[in-house]
Amino acid sequence: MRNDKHVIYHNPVAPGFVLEIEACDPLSRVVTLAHVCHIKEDQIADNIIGVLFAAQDTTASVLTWIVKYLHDNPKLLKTVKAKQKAIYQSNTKEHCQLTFARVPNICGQELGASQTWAQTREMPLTYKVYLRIASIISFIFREAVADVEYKVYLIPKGWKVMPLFRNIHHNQEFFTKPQRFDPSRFEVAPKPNTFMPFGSGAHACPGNELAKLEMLVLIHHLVSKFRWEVVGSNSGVQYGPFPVPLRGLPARLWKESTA
Ligand code: HEM
Repeated sequence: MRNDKHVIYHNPVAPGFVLEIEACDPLSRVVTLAHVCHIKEDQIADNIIGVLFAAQDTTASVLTWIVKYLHDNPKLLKTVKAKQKAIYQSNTKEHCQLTFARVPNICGQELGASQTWAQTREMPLTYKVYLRIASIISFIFREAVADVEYKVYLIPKGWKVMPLFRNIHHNQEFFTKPQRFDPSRFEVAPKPNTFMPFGSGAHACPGNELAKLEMLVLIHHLVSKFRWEVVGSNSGVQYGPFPVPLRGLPARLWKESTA
């Protein structure tokens, strides 16, 4: 849709995402890009929405489930909290000693030192559990580039194939009692190709590591500094298109002492 000044773009796959870009402003980088690269405005809008949709909404949806499941499983929350608080306190202390060695009074205040790379690698948070149970991206498309025989089936060249990750992740042949929230099941690595929250092959998610890092950093700060209570928790799920708890996850947060 276009008016004098703007192109308003609705993405049919993500109806919640509406993007408005300036159409004729010579200073607008977006339009300049379009002129240089001969990309149409709707292609630019599609790319921007694609990244917002692929990167932001996916990660936010998984985080919503993490917050819900941690809240609903106090024993797990306690373990995660203890570990993360220890990391937080040791970092704050170390940061304090290194940075403010000559100003002792400043130590003890919240300095919010960041985690180290090594710490993010060893963080025990079993994000796999949430990625399996939520299966944020339920399916993808692939096209057969040649005739493929699979068991008794022939998939002719050019046909589209739609692997259903949600069904694979919730198949009791691969995950006993698939609906059960059970972090311990990942103590043993899942069979190959039974756990693909980030897809597989040449088009597997390029944001995989970034998404995990973002989630780990957020959870680290959330559990180290806050406690929270979900208001009006329910077990329903809504799809928009990614699954999130029905009617969202309203929660109250309290800042905790980090001492
Ligand atoms: C928890 C968060 C995320 C999940 C669960 C997720 C999941 C996925 C899945 C299942 C695919 C399809 C892979 C395939 O076709 O085999 C995909 C593709 C993609 N993801 Fe992610 N993703 C997440 C976060 C991100 C982030 C943070 C970014 C970018 C910063 C990103 C960028 C992309 C892009 C560009 C593609 C398309 C790749 C292609 O078609 O070649 N994703 N993602």
